[in-house]
Amino acid sequence: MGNDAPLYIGLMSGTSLDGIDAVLARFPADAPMQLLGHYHHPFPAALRAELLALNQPGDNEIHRAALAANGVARCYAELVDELLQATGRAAADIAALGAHGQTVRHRPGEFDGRGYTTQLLNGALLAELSGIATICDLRSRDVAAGGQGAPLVPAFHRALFGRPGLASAVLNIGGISNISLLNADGSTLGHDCGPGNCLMDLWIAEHLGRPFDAGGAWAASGRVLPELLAAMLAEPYFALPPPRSTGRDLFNRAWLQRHLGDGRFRPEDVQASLLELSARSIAGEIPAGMPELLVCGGGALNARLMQRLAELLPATTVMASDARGLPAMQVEAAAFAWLAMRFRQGLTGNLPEVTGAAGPRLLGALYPA
Ligand SMILES: Nc1ncnc2c1ncn2[C@@H]1O[C@H](COP(=O)(O)OP(=O)(O)OP(=O)(O)O)[C@@H](O)[C@H]1O
Ligand SMILES: CC(=O)N[C@H]1[C@@H]2OC[C@@H](O2)[C@@H](O)[C@@H]1O[C@H](C)C(=O)O
Repeated sequence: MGNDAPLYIGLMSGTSLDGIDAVLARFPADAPMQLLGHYHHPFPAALRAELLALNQPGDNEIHRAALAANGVARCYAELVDELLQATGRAAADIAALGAHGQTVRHRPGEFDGRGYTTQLLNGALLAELSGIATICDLRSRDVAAGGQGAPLVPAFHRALFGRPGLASAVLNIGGISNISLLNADGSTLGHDCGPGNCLMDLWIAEHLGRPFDAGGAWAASGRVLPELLAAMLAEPYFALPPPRSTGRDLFNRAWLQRHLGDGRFRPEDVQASLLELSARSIAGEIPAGMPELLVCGGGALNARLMQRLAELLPATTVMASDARGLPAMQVEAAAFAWLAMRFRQGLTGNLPEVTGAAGPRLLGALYPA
């Protein structure tokens, strides 16, 4: 059933900067989503370093950002090519692709009251290289309507995981963590909780030269530092009412340094404290009595973090989204395939009650094939 529904590609490279995920999917009107392929590629080291650098103010930014956006488009196009080859499809078979780009600044509502959010990607170049209609810049319209432009996945989580009359929560733990609350009455809420993996990633890279703390094993070898944890949890962002969203603009090395001061801590104890910060800033956002928490994003593979979430939420069943048929590392890319489908069908993509936008909006800008 639904095998003649149009095919969409979703492309996501998130704030952890671990690389790009691509999925091929279709969304039949009368059947569940079908996932037909998934590919992941890390960014080339030089491009990754430049994208990371562009998260902070620096020299000659316009020129550097334009070239980085070209680089992101080339990487996306290569991944699309591999995905098509692996699944035996041609560009002409694909209705559209939804491409997120790389967030380097996220300042909605600031400065002039509207602010901006910037995802680097040369959409025109991606359309040119892939030969596929490219829908990108998926956050700006929501920001223009007074919203946060993020998180966008709650609408997709509702469509995918929502069950009539049953409440559940869906948690993405990427660089940043964000929660979707699928309420029993059919309403959907959501916001960014705070740092997911981004602080743990930078700390272990600095001390052990590894890109991430596999399974949270290094964190598990340390002891939580109560004063450091309390100071970090006092961050005003955690007390803001929704709508709220954040990014590396706030949770970065400088933020961590402000809390570390000149304290001489064992690095593994800092890592344990950062993991606890992620766990508590998430657990505090789950309403009492929530029966189920489905976890996606790379944090679902952090066994120590998953264990702490389960301990902090004893009344809630905490499990990776794989248990509901969608592998944790594919959910976000699938969301951007879904957003491309929504755009193509002339349907709105945002939830104003999540982002704070003035109303539902068609999200994205189209570069035709
Ligand atoms: N085996 C593992 N153990 C622990 N952590 C892991 C593991 N595998 C991946 N991760 C973490 O997951 C991160 C990648 O997650 P993901 O791809 O969901 O993030 P993202 O999409 O880039 O971020 P965001 O959702 O904020 O945009 C890695 O940087 C790492 O911290
Ligand atoms: C501005 C931006 O890129 N935000 C990301 C980031 O990564 C996680 C969290 O912060 C979330 O708000 C969002 O991504 C997901 C896909 C979203 O929009 O729902």
